[in-house]
Amino acid sequence: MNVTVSHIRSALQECYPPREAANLSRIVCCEMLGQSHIDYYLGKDMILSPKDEKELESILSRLCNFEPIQYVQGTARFLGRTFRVAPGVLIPRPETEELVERMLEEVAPASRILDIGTGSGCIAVTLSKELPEAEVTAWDISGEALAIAGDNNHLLQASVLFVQRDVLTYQPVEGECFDVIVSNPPYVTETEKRDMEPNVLNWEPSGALFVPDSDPLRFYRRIGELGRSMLTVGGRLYFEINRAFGEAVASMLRKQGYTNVRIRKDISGNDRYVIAER
Ligand SMILES: C[S@@+](CC[C@H](N)C(=O)[O-])C[C@H]1O[C@@H](n2cnc3c(N)ncnc32)[C@H](O)[C@@H]1O
Repeated sequence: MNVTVSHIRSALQECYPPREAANLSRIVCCEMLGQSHIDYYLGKDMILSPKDEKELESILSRLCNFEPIQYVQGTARFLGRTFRVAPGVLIPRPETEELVERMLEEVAPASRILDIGTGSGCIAVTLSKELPEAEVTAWDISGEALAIAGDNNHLLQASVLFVQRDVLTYQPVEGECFDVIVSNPPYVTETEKRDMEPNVLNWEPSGALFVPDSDPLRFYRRIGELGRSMLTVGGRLYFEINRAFGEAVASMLRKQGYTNVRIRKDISGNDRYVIAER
């Protein structure tokens, strides 16, 4: 069957604004169906086998159901590497890439690092690859996330140790010690849910995203407490945060006894990271 780029684009325009439809149709044609960029921009027909035709139908129907393109592709890019993703795991975000870039400038190469709420493993696996002398451990409560993170660890030949653990109830054992704890925990409040796009709300795991309005800092507080016993003196916490709670997280950490507490902005100018020292 012959399929034109404009057929794909107009199918997507029924569900997305023109710019997004154009972007998605380029990904579908060039990255998923193998059309060359030149042929795509010339608007050339593709000749699809019956199998590819079925595949295209399924891709378009999933996209028109607002499934994120990364789930449809099964992959997401993070700091130059391709990570496996699936609906049980959060799609890595550019803000988190910025956090890891910052860590790579500041963290000593042979550090013992703990990533709490690892999801796809994007933070832990990147740190393990970029700091090969580091010992990287990663926790998540979700078995589904850990299975995908484990696949990424294997596919990208990293050496992260993954452990299924609920950070909210975990009691550390004596001698459990890290130089750095990093976390991008759930931080979207229930109220903020209302403003979220359907591709996030209906597809990404709610356990990776939401915290109750009554206790939006619950993960930061618990990780701060754990850090007081699990971090070496001078060890650091690196948090990605909800932009509304920079001051609240920083002042909570100061009360917990942390020093040199800094709020840092992301590339869009929002308070997005809090860094602190034990
Ligand atoms: C915002 S996602 C971050 C995923 C990944 N680190 C990233 O930056 O893309 C938060 C992660 O925390 C995990 N999580 C939620 N509650 C948890 C808990 N009580 N203990 C450990 N992990 C938890 C979720 O399963 C999810 O993978």
